Amino acid sequence: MTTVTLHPALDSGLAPTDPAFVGGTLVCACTDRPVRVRVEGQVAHNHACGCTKCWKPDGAAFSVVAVAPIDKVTVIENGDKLAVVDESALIQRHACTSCGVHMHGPVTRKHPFQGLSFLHPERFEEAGWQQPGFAAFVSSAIEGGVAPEAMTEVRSRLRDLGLEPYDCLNPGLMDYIATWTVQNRA
Ligand SMILES: N[C@@H](CCC(=O)N[C@@H](CS)C(=O)NCC(=O)O)C(=O)O
Ligand SMILES: [Zn+2]
Ligand SMILES: [Zn+2]
Repeated sequence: MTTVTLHPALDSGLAPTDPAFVGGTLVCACTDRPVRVRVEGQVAHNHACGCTKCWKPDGAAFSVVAVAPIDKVTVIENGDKLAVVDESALIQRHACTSCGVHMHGPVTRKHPFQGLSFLHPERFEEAGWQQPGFAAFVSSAIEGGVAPEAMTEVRSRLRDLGLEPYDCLNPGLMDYIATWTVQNRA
């Protein structure tokens, strides 16, 4: 049986969070004119995501994705290379048209996540970003190509890393979304 590659930032253990991390620069994979995005402050809600929409490195079954307030995220170099992957999606994922890395994904629509931008902290040049705390949309990894028979092992490895697997989001975020929904009923 072949072992599923979860993600390079997961497979060999999680790098520690640096409490002194004050932000950094996300860089795409291009050697020529890389896109650079400045993020002020630490990211939040970092997690592994098994969905098919989030950008993953080649061969990885999961993405690593976190959020920061939109106003803390600025494209500082080569933003002309960015294009939105799917204009109809909630998360406006801005991908580098040369290398494919998603560089930021603001949510501007009325939604519990409005005002947040989705980022892939592994693209930070600096170490110390918040380590992932859970795994989301785990069953969706099957849609991304993971064999259904491998899922027991995948969930067990995620748990071994301290990343409780959920098939949507974790209880804290699901409660937050439901609370927002009650408060925003017409
Ligand atoms: N099963 C679907 C799930 C997609 C999904 O709902 N992704 C979540 C986690 S990133 C989401 O919030 N998507 C919003 C969006 O793509 O804008 C897939 O894998 O494509
Ligand atoms: Zn690029
Ligand atoms: Zn996702």
